[in-house]
This record gives sequence, C-alpha cells and structure tokens, in this order.
Amino acid sequence: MHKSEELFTRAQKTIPGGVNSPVRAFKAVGGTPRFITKADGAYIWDADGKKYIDYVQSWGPMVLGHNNDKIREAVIQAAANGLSFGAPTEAEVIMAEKVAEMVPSMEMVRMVNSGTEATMSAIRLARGYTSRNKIVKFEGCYHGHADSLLVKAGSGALTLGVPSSPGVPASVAEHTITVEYNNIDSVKAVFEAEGEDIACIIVEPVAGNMNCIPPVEGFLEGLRKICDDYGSLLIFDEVMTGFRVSRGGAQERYQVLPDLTCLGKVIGGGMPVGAFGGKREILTHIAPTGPVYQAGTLSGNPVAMAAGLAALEQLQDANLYEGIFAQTQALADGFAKLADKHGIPLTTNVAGSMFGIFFTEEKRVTNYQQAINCNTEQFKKFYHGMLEQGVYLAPASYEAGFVSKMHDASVIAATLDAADKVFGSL
Ligand SMILES: Cc1ncc(COP(=O)(O)O)c(C=O)c1O
Ligand SMILES: N[C@H](C=O)CCC(=O)O
Repeated sequence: MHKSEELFTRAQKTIPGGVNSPVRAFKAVGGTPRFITKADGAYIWDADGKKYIDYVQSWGPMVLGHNNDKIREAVIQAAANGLSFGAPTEAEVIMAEKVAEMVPSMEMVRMVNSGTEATMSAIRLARGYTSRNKIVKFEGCYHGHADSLLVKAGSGALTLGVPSSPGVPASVAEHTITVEYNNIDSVKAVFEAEGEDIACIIVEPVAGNMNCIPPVEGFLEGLRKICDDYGSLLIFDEVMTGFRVSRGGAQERYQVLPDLTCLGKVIGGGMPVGAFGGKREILTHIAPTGPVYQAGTLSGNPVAMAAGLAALEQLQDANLYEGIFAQTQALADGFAKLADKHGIPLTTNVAGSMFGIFFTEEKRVTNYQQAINCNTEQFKKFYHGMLEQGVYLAPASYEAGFVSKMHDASVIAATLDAADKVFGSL
C-alpha cells in the first residue's frame, strides 16, 4: 500500500483532505484511501497493483461494469470530432428522445453536468412553477450539495457529522422542511400545517445515501397523493436509481409517476452528466421558453452524450436487468447466511441492483433512525477485512452498494468466500 499512502500524504498538501469528494477520504472507516489506477468490468486496481472486486462502481454509474468497450469506443469517436462546441448537437436531441422513451414520466429533458445541478435546477423550477418557496425533503436523503438541499442530508454529510452544513444561510435553510423517510404521517402533518406554501417534495425513491432503504408499500403512492391534494410537485431524485433499479428507474419499478425527475450517473456512462425533466407543461417554464433561468456552458457536452447514449443503448438488452438483479439478491442472501453462520447480527436490503448491509439486530431496516443506530465499529472491521481480501465496498456505512452486469456468479462467489473469512474473524 506504499503508493496509495505516498499519494495520500502528497495529496493532503494541496487538496483539502487529499480528496475531491469527502467520502473518498476513508474518514468513516479509517486508514488510507486506495488511489485507483484502472478499472475493468467488476474490478479496480490500486496504485500498488492490488486488484479488488468493486461494489462502488464509481458510486453507481457503471451498471454495465467498468471500461465498457462500446462506451469507450463512442467516447474516442466523439472526442475525435472536438470536445465541446457550446452549440446544439444531434446527440443531445437523440439523448432527450431516448430518455423520454425510457423514463415513464419524462416528456422533456434538460441536460446538466452533475446530479447536484439536476436537483438544484429541478427545485428552482418547482419553485418558479408553483410560486411557492418551501420544499420538503427527507432526513438522510442526499440530493447533492446545493444549499437548500444540504439540510439533514445523507451520504458524506451524514458520515462526517455535518448533515446541515455550515455555509448554508439560515434564510435559505428555513425554506427546507425535513421529514422522516418511509413515514407518510410525518409528511401529512407538515402539509396540514403549511401545505399551501410548499412547492415540492424531493425524494430518493430508494434511499441510497443512508445505506440502502427501499420505500415501504404505499409510501411513494402517499407522496403522490399529498402533492396532488396540495398542488405541490413531486420530484423523484433518480440520480442513483435511474436506469438502475429498473430500465425506467424507480418510477417504473414502483409504478408511481413524479412531476419532475432528476438523473445522473448511469445516464453519462461514467462521464460527468446529469439531467432533469418531466411534464412538458412544467418544463416549458425553463428559459428560453419560460422565465425560470437555468444554463450551462458544457451542458449536453458531445463526448458525455456519446458515452451516455452508448450506455443507454446497451440497457435495451432484454435479459440485462433480470441477470443483475439475481446476482444482487444472491450476494445479499449470501451475506445474510454467512453472518448468521458466524453469529453476527446482520440485515440486508436489496432494490434491483442496489444493496445495503446493516450490522443490527433489527430484522427489517426501513428508516433513518434504524440506519444510524447500526454497529459502525463492526462495519469498520468488516470493511477492512474485506479490503484485505480484495473486495472494495463503499468506505462508509451510509452508502448503498452497486452490482453491475459484470458481477457474474464467479465474482459473487469470490466475494462470499471473502465474507465467510471476514465474518469468521469479527
Ligand atoms: C440521489 C443522489 N442525488 C444527487 C446526487 C448528486 O450527484 P453529483 O454527485 O453528481 O452531484 C447524488 C450523488 O452524489 C445522489 O446519490
Ligand atoms: N453518496 C454519494 C453519491 O451518490 C457518494 C459520492 C460522493 O459524494 O462522492
């Protein structure tokens, strides 16, 4: 691990915390982050040449696995024609058509450069469209790092103990109301009190930033009804779930249609991309057709569009999702069985190709409180044991795990062999 250690020491001199995104710093688990040199299929390699089975998959984008040959070729071809034009291209039109075809509620789409931009812009649109200021989000859900959404947020903000970040003015945060995920009564109560002032509810339809917590039955339907009753917009943040928990995202999987959808990760095939969209009636309020301003120099970048289109193209394969979902379930079931064999209390959650492991006595984990009450010390030991065995999990217990097409039966079996040894050593 010399090279990663050397690089980390060097990085900390010129990059805050040595990383460009906080969760990567291994603060939650301790030790040295692995600096990565290459990735292929289900695997990544660190700077010291050690190979790992990777369940981070760049935090979700790599639903086809790393270094997919068709995406790589599309990027090379697009790059040969120039990297950015700041003018429209046909690829953007094809991308919008493809997204509208695949995601049930999306009639119109605007491309941006990250998930953060997508959620920030969708919130602005919801506020502009409804002429209301307040927004409702769920404790432990993470929607990127825009000011109004960094209130009781998940992911690194939760891991580092700053769910409501300093630097967000109180005058901004006061418009964000937080309620409990999977608790429809907490949402009803807020709407009964101030529903006429609420522009939107934004929700991760499967929460993936407080570990992995799928919606309980009726929860998403309940949100839809409340929004309809009060004239508020329902925003699904499908940055993580889009094209992952089903071809058409969580809205297809759970059959609940939002007014606006935010996308990222898979839609860029690994390039920096995001998108937001939804009903035509609402999207036409965006500039230049409407007054709500939103823009981006690099938005719809031709290289990113080529990567995203090559990814979406391959998602049409009829058997793809069934295969990945089966491997994800086999992995989670395997973890549960092995933990049981070694007397370790463990609960697992699965939603499509996302999974979560919780070191807890609870038989079912459905909310934030249960997620944060898990045994983090045991997770840390498990984490380092797995790393030692060559399995790279997210270096924080509040992150979902991701399985790709390339995690075949042999990869899952190798992971479970490693887990058997590690559970046995806890
Ligand atoms: C659900 C969700 N929304 C939004 C974001 C923000 O995306 P990005 O990191 O690309 O800004 C993330 C991930 O970071 C996410 O998981
Ligand atoms: N949970 C985050 C995204 O989904 C993790 C990525 C990051 O913050 O760097």
